[in-house]
Amino acid sequence: MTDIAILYGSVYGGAEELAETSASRLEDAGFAVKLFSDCELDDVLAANAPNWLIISSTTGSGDIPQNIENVYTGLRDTVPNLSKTGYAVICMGDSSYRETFCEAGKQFDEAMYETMAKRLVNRLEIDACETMDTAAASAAWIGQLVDKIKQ
Ligand SMILES: Cc1cc2nc3c(=O)[nH]c(=O)nc-3n(C[C@H](O)[C@H](O)[C@H](O)COP(=O)(O)O)c2cc1C
Repeated sequence: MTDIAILYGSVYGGAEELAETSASRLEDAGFAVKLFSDCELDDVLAANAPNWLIISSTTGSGDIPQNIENVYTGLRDTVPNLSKTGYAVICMGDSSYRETFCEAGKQFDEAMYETMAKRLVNRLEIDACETMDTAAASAAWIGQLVDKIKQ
């Protein structure tokens, strides 16, 4: 039984590292966690996790990283009914990209919202221009997520 599916999209490893750090924190809080990347939407659905945490960087000009692209495309193409699923999104980006800042995470947030999944906490946007310490930048937010899932 998986409590939280963590899906990550990463090009240079930053989002992957944050996914692993977040997994440890969530496990410490008592949750069973499973990490997903380089997979299909069906692989995530098969885990039947009641909560999804999506952590994605943005690449190209507002593009989704390749290792999470199939999940994103699956969501957009099939729009599964996830009304019993809670979700939260961490976007990693760089504000010097201005109009495509954190676009991949924003697109995921929108795609999940369209599946009728319940947003557990508002999207967190981490700007590489401001900090490289993503664990510190997300610590309070992860705390809110833990509280919300435990409610
Ligand atoms: C080639 C390239 C393109 C990028 N494009 C964007 C972008 O369009 N929007 C954005 O917010 N950040 C963009 N970024 C910044 C990354 O999303 C950011 O540095 C992130 O922390 C990288 O995470 P990763 O190590 O998991 O790939 C880009 C970075 C690179 C190297």
